[in-house]
Amino acid sequence: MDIIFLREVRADTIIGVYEWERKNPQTIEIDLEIGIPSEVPCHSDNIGDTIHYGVVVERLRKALSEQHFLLLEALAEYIAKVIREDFGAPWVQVSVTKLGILPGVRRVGVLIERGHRPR
Ligand SMILES: Nc1nc2c(c(=O)[nH]1)N=C([C@H](O)[C@@H](O)CO)CN2
Repeated sequence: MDIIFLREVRADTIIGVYEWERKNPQTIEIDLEIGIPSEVPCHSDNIGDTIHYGVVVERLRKALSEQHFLLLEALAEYIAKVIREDFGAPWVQVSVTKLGILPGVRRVGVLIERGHRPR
């Protein structure tokens, strides 16, 4: 299976279990690996045959400005659902990272995989 990847996509969203985290959006980083449904775009050279990664970023930034979660796990699950259901990806890996939220820890986050990854 061919994969589109996006690294260190920054997005602003309200996320966290503590009251102080629920007052203002924080910037998170998202890494994505998105399975492409077919090899057609490699031969057709046509953007209409693949998943437009710019559209993915726009869609996620808009959604995360409107949808708020307590846990990174729930946020990652939501992103995976959008990528699979709205963009038709058979498989996705989603990593969501908070930056500098814990003293002495640069990055904390969650990594999930959803769907089937054909060989
Ligand atoms: N497994 C998780 N642990 C924690 C989360 C989370 O989303 N998943 N979140 C928090 C707080 O919101 C944290 O960001 C502030 O310290 C704590 N643990």
